[in-house]
Amino acid sequence: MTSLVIRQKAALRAARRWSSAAALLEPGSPQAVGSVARSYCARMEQDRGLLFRQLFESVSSTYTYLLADKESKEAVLIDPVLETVERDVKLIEELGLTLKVAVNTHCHADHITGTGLLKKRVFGVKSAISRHSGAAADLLFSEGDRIPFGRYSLVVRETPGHTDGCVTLVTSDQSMAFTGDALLIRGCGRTDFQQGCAQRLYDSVHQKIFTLPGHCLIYPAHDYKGQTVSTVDEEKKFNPRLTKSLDEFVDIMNNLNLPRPAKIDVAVPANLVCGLHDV
Ligand SMILES: N[C@@H](CCC(=O)N[C@@H](CSS)C(=O)NCC(=O)O)C(=O)O
Repeated sequence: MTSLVIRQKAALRAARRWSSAAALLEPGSPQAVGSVARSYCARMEQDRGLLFRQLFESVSSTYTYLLADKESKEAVLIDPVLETVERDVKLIEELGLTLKVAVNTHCHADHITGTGLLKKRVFGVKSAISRHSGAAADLLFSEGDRIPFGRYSLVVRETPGHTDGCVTLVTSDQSMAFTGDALLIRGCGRTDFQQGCAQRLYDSVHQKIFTLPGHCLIYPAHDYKGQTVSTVDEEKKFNPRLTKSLDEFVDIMNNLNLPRPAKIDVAVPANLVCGLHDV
């Protein structure tokens, strides 16, 4: 009898914890920001109504991200690649989604964006990029702007340094951050071409990404080693470049000696008219 009462009390406590966490995570709820239940809120959000897919293009090692509101079916696509547009369109159609916006986290130098072809393939889709990128698009955003899709939205944080127009897109509950080439898993974007500036990148990551909650999931635009996801806490502890002092970071970045991206001369001009170039 006593053990039954103990079990009932434990179940009641668990139910209370669950319902208060769930209440904090209501889509659009202001309390979602600062929630104590953040360590599993990304997974819970997905169970409760956020559809999320991480897609990979193997030639440029680029990740494209599809996010959608399962209820309204409105979707956004982050960093689509020209060569994988048909894959993305097929998935969007199969899932019955309405693609509202195709966003670039910056003007890419290594591949041609898929936004131009997507605008031709999917009726009504708008291209979007930072107004500091120098690129043309239907929507030009800046710090603090929101990209809504159904009950959800992505909030723009400007994170220049790899290029002037680099942004990190953060879900409104701050459980997921799409960092483009600003922060890669255990790395970061190079700073030796376009408007690259190591000091600016260091400040961007420390001020705009490392200030997010520790368990915020980091989803970069590229990975060259098969890594798929990290967290703010992990990168603050283990990123071999960004855990260093500013001077050490600048020295590392000035001595990467990476080869030029093979497609840079074609990709940058095409991406500067993102969403409009002939493909
Ligand atoms: N080999 C690739 C280009 C690889 C590269 O330079 N990646 C960029 C992001 S795409 S511009 C980068 O910043 N890398 C950082 C690093 O530390 O690797 C090609 O030819 O396209």
